[in-house]
Amino acid sequence: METTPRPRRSADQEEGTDESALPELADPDWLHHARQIAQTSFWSVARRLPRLVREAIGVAWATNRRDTVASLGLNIAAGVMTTFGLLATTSVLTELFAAGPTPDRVRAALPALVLAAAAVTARGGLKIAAGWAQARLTPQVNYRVQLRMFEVTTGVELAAFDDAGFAEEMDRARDRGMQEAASIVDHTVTLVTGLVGVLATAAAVAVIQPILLPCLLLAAVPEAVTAVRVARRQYLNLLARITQRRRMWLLAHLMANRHTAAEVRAYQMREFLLGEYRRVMTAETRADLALVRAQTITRLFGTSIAGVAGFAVYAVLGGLLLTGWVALAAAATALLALQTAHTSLGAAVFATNSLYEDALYYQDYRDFLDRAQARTRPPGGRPADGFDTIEVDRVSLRYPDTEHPAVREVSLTARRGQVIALVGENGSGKTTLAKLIAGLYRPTSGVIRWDGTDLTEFDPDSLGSHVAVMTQDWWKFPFTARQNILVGRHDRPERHPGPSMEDAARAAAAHDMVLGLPYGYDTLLDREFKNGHELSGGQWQRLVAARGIYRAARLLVCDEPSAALDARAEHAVFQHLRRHPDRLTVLITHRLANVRHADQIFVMRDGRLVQQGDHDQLIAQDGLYRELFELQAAGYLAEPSPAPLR
Ligand SMILES: Nc1ncnc2c1ncn2[C@@H]1O[C@H](COP(=O)(O)OP(=O)(O)OP(=O)(O)O)[C@@H](O)[C@H]1O
Repeated sequence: METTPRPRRSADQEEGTDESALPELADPDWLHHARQIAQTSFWSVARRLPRLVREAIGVAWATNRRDTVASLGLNIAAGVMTTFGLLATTSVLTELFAAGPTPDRVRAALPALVLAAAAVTARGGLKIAAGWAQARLTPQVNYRVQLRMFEVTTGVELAAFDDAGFAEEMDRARDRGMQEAASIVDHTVTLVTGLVGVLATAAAVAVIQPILLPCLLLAAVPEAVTAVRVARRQYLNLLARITQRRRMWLLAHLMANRHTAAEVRAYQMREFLLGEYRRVMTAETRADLALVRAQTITRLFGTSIAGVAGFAVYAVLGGLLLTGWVALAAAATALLALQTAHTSLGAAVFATNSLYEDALYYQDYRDFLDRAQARTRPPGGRPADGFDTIEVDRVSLRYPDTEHPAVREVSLTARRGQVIALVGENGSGKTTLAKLIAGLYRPTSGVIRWDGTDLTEFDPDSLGSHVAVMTQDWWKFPFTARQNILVGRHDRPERHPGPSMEDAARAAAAHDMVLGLPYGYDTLLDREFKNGHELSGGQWQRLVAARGIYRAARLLVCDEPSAALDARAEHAVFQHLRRHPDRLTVLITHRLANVRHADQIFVMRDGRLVQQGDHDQLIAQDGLYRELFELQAAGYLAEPSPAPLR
């Protein structure tokens, strides 16, 4: 954390007010639409329902038509059974309430009773089958949506990741949008189920006695409104406190984490972190208690209104009974219907709220896919078949949202069989130029050609298969040591030229190191996993070098391949990186002793190529290369360092 704690705290702060010693948190991506949702009324949400439902059914349909039809169709069939069940129940009650001896009345009610029981059983069976189909949809939708997401993110051009907007959209789609596809399908089915339940009940009531229909509405509407209010209140409360909660999670993560444990102790941060946690926790606990109280009051209020509405319905029913408008059996069925309608309406209201929220986030996912598609180079073009000469012709590259180009008007030529070196101070554009040469970025202006053909004319996959890049900022892949090397070319055919996995490891001084691990090449290199093992920075770099060597590509880009290596490992790696007739090696390093034998050295400053030649030629000139070389060489001499030339 960059911010230092304030030296003194007021009593208020200790008590837990909103003021904080840590900087304010930005809204997280997954909360992106929260304020919009909070400001949208239930009725405007309801108006957008048809479009949302169409969208969700489209997703389900594209995933599995049979399960989509089953989950909706079986629910509708269950609704029909609800209507039958209520009608049969009325017949049963009509017979039971009729005049005459009890055994006769029971006998007369039996057929309707059997029908009612059959309808209830069928309804139960249909509901279970519909639930099964609905539950089947969730994992299938997740599978489809997630796979699509990662097909897109792994295919998108590298430059897209430098665009802050793109990266933010990707995080939002991955962390929230992608998860919502299954939710919108699930909530839509729940919504349809709820509405079918309400309609089925209303249909039965209309057949029994249409005048009871307004009673049904009268009883259900206050409950529905209260349900919406309770849900909204809960949501707004959560929203108001989300920043505090996130701060708590962040602090909790800092205090119970393997990666931060050493620094927390070394800087004695314990009291500072605990103090912050206590302060936030106090405020959070108070807010929780206030919420519980407010929720109870809302529920009390809601239940009272619902109770009054229920009482009104009973009064109306009583009146209708007394005046002879409604028979006793019909009134009794209406009470049953009220119960069913209440449950269905509650489910429908809840699903509507959730569907709206989920759909907004799901739209993020859809937007991201469109945007990513536009930044994916389609397959096709000329197959690349290696090169004899690579020509960089007045090439520039400016990263998005930056003022100056990282590489400016650079021209150079390199040949197969050579080792060329890019040198220069930090930020001079070496890595950017190497990535351009490797085809990972497309120049903003200028052209790069392989044997006269513009790189953009080649099929991207085919071009990539001739390139290996040992990046400066390599990732610790949580695989075994073996996999960490083999992913260099995971699909390498039998006849592909190149060293075996073990030979590649030997060339990178990694073989003996790996054999010393608890499970040798099968050691998992991530402590997050059981039996996982941690490597040192230099040990990792040996594996990274082995991976690049195993890839055996025509163009090998090595960006600081030895920064973390000890002298022996560095020597081994550079032995391998010497000239090879089938390969062009592009070497970037600040240890200039390692570039002395390069065929050509290109010196960069502020994105421009300022010198080029071999070591002897460059040392003979009074330029940047000689200055940097002599500064470094002085470090190995017993004499004090000479003053810089500039
Ligand atoms: N992804 C990026 N987005 C925006 N700017 C970038 C990006 N990568 C590099 N830059 C900028 O481009 C310039 C050149 O960076 P580059 O990494 O090519 O330099 P370098 O010579 O390899 O540096 P070093 O010796 O420190 O590795 C720097 O000013 C850097 O801040």
